[in-house]
Amino acid sequence: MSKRYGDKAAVSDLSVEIKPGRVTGFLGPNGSGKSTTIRCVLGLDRPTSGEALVFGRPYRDLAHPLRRVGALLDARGVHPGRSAYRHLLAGARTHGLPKRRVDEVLSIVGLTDVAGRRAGGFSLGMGQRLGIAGALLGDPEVLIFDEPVNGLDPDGVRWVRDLMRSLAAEGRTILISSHLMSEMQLTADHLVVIGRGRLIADAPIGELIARSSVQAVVVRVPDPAARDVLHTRLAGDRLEIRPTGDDSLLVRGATAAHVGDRIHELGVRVHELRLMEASLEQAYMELTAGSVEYGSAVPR
Ligand SMILES: Nc1ncnc2c1ncn2[C@@H]1O[C@H](COP(=O)(O)OP(=O)(O)OP(=O)(O)O)[C@@H](O)[C@H]1O
Repeated sequence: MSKRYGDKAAVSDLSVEIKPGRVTGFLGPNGSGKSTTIRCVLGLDRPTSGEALVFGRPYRDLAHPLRRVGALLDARGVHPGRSAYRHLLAGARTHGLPKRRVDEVLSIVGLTDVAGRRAGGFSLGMGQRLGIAGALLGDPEVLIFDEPVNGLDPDGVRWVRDLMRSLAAEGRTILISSHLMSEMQLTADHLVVIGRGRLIADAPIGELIARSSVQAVVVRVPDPAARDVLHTRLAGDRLEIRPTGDDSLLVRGATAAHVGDRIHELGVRVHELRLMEASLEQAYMELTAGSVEYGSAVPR
């Protein structure tokens, strides 16, 4: 799909399939088109060209949308004077869901004790939990969460992570957008990364991290002469090697197995051989380096 607002292209030729049974992270810099895409999927906006389908059809054509697709977009979209219970009950009634489902979702998100309190008096984290309860109300197969951990304390963040993972394990389709890379690394199985409205990556999280140039094999060789021998041998394999200043070599573009085999071949004494994994944050920064629209002007 593509979506334009006037002459601004918010999303351009984005083609992606979000699969069930896993948590897909939806990432991209500010203004890259994540919310626009999600709004089009939920029928809150229309693509300028192409289509956004759920279960093979536009959201608007679903017979019982809340029972098929649950979404958390903006946790502040709750009437402040209404209690959490009333808010959820209204949603349940509109969609023909039993009252007991309200109690169930309140219990899932841990708001049972405060269900009678005005939602307007809720903390950011409680509001977020209420938003998640609303998304779960219809027990849907597809769940879309925009920044679900926003405002949650570490306990809450962990709870969301466990919830997302267990929902995916039940075979549901989970799409989460977030700017918290460390959390995404722990929660998502698969990532879709966009920049300036275009697809940058659609791959398992491990693959994206492995592609990062930050990833390297570290090998510590105490004897300088042996280190030179190994350096020369690995350089012959067309690998990028950087001595680190202590006793180590940093080898890019090779697996630990490859470096280990060379060590064995040369009979070099080694004190350490390990894979230095890139973080998702490092991999993400590299991926999106050319697509940051609202970057800081101050060089870092
Ligand atoms: N209703 C609108 N009218 C005009 N332009 C819009 C509208 N909605 C979004 N845009 C523009 O489309 C682009 C994509 O915005 P969008 O909100 O989808 O990005 P996002 O990836 O969700 O950003 P963020 O991470 O900041 O939430 C932005 O340049 C934005 O200014």
